[in-house]
Amino acid sequence: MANFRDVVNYFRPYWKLSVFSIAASSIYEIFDLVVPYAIGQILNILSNQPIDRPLTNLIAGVGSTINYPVNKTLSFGVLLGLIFLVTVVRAPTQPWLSNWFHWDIALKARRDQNKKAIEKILTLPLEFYDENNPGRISARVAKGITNHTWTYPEITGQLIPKLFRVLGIFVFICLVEWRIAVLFLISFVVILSFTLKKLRKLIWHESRLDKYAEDTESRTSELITNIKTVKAFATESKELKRQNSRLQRELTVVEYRIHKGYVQLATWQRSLIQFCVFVVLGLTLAATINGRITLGHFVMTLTLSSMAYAELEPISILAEIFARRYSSMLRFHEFLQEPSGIDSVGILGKPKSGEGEYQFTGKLEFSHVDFGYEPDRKVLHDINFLIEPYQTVALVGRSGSGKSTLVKLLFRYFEPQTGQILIDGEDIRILDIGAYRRRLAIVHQEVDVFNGTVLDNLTYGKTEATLEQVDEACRISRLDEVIDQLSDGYYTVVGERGVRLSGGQRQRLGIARALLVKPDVLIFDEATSSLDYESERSIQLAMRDLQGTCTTIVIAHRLSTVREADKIVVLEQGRIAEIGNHQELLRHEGIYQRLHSLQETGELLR
Ligand SMILES: Nc1ncnc2c1ncn2[C@@H]1O[C@H](COP(=O)(O)OP(=O)(O)OP(=O)(O)O)[C@@H](O)[C@H]1O
Repeated sequence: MANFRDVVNYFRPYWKLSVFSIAASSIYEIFDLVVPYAIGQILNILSNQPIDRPLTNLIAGVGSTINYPVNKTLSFGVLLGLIFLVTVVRAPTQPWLSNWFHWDIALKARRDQNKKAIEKILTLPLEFYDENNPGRISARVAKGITNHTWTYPEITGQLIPKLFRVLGIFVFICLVEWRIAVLFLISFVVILSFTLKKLRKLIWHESRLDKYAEDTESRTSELITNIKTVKAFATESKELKRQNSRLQRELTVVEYRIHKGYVQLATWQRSLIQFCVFVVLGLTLAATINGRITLGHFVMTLTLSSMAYAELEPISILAEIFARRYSSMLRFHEFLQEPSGIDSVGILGKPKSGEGEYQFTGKLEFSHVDFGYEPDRKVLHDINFLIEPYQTVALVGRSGSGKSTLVKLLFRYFEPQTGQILIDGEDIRILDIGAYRRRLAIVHQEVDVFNGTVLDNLTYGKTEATLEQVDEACRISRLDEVIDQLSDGYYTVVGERGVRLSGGQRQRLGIARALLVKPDVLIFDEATSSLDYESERSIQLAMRDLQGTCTTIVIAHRLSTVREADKIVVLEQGRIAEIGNHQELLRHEGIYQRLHSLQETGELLR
């Protein structure tokens, strides 16, 4: 669980600068108090009353330094000089010594934390993305970082210095009449703690609101992603109604719990403040009439205490703003505290050219592998099979039999609960994960296309590829025919802001992209499913070309794709049911033979 300490630690790398800028801002706030104090003393001189001893000493010191007699003129001169110093002279330095640094720290921390968030996004385990959609994640990160960025200058540049100002006022009043000072302090603490108590409850409602808002944003983002399904099923009005009721729920919390709470708080606060100002006025007047304080001190005390009470409102507004943002800040830290995937160690390391990179023959062995996404529900049971270097092995079986899970284990997205996976005789768990994964390549059924040119997408895994290598990969994957038809060839922009590629075209792009990295193990996960028969046939021919250059694993429902494989592994409910080549399995007259005859008669496997 994230807490206040995490919010403070967000700015920790800049703590020295932070202490300096808070101190500078606080000193400037205290400088402001010199003005009413000096005016009070001027009033005393004008009404022939004594001035304070420290000031008398200061005036005498100045007189002897400049060799000038101590009189009213010198006293006015010193007091005006003081006022000039703390107002006119300080004015040009204040924005730099305080404001600049607050924003400097906030913006640098924003950069650092954005980097941390991106690192987290890159290293979170895949199951996190199964449970949280992109809208929810990006809203949480963006809101959390924005709120930290705005809050920092407000707290360090305003709230804390204002509290110091109040402390300074207390000291000044204490020097004049301690009884008034004590009353002032008690009333101040009472109002402030009352405010904080109320705010605590409001923070709870704010966090509820944040969760509701996340749900709404997450659904909106899903609607954008799945808009085709929404339109096809004509569920627009149903979706609108559902979102409307979510928005109504948010409004109820924000209006009747949060906003009303803040208005009630302001009502109480204002009444208490006015009452306290009135009491201080009465007490100060009584002290002046009784001759305990001078006229100058009367004016100064009233001015200072009004200044302090006037600060209560901005202080509580700042505290209120902080409260409104606090829960989203905590939710950002909770996101950062999500455990990274087992694969996170070393994954962000920069690939060094050649050094530390692997080269495998591609011999793979699954040895007694058991695995379940949940501890008590196994989806793979005692998987044992060997793939010799450069062999083509097909994984077939009904939907949900565990084919993709096997591949996820091979990529180390997850780890087997028992057993091991070996490559060239070495347990893949002891290998450097980044270097290991760079020797594998996979073509998924849904190929991701990044916003950029075709060439950017092709060379995603190997940016240094030569044009000849790119040409070769496109020729094998039959992407060259597609590129010939594009207006700017390799330089055509595709993806979000460019040309849309069809499913089959994307698959060819995915195949070319995988071929370019010249992997030791190449995996096709339903990679030809979007292709027409002719294209599929040409890819099969391409696969045949690849035979003998790398180990290939093919997951396919269409058995026509796998009949040429050296070995076919048939999975049934997470267990290996049969292993053999096409002819052997047909002769065996088991599951494969049954699936085969279903497809021969035109029925699909699923
Ligand atoms: N992230 C996950 N969390 C929990 N269970 C999962 C997850 N992914 C898959 N499963 C379960 O694991 C089992 C095997 O799924 P897997 O995706 O490996 O099957 P498959 O043979 O590749 O299926 P298909 O041919 O439909 O792609 C299924 O019962 C599925 O519900």
